[in-house]
Amino acid sequence: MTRGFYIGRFQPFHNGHLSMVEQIAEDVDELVLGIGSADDSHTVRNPFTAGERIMMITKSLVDYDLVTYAVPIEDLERNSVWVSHVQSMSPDFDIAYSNNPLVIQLFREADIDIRQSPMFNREVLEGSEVRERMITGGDWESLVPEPVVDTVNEIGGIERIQMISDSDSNGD
Ligand SMILES: Nc1ncnc2c1ncn2[C@@H]1O[C@H](COP(=O)(O)OP(=O)(O)OP(=O)(O)O)[C@@H](O)[C@H]1O
Ligand SMILES: NC(=O)c1ccc[n+]([C@@H]2O[C@H](COP(=O)(O)O)[C@@H](O)[C@H]2O)c1
Repeated sequence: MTRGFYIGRFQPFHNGHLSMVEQIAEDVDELVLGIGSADDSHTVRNPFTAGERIMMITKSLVDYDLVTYAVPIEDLERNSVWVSHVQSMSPDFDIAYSNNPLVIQLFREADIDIRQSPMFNREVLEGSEVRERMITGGDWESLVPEPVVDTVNEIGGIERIQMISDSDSNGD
């Protein structure tokens, strides 16, 4: 039995993340999704709470033949102990997955098997692009799994991100 660990902020969980999970699923029987920056929410870069991101991910993966666990991981001031912090919060895992250079470096230094994936349609499948479309009224729905649309609508996510963006630009 092989268990993987995939860390991301998932603000929101989009189709690029889903493609990465589909690719990881070829290697592992179980997958832990680490909800990074779990303590951050209600900002333009991190609009959604850890709980809201768990809803998006759990509902998006419900039909997949893969055991998944979503685990919130708060940020730390010290990068040097971050991998130990991750291990203290997560079920044990054999392989970590990320395309983030700092994350890759920290796992490598801890002698953990860390793997990257190709970037899927990165011109549009990027969290910042999805959030920008949410703010400007563009088509963000086509970039995310259907359950993410449902979750964002359920929590009033578009009103929230537009309000945060407005108050940022007014210097509030
Ligand atoms: N389109 C994609 N294809 C493959 N991997 C992706 C894609 N988008 C993000 N990832 C990877 O998923 C992990 C989590 O990404 P993250 O939650 O930061 O999303 P992001 O799209 O890079 O968002 P943001 O623009 O908010 O930084 C990172 O390792 C990132 O490189
Ligand atoms: N010192 C730390 O707290 C530390 C170090 C490396 C990565 N992280 C987190 O890991 C996550 C990585 O995800 P992304 O690839 O989506 O950026 C982010 O939430 C990031 O803040 C935290």
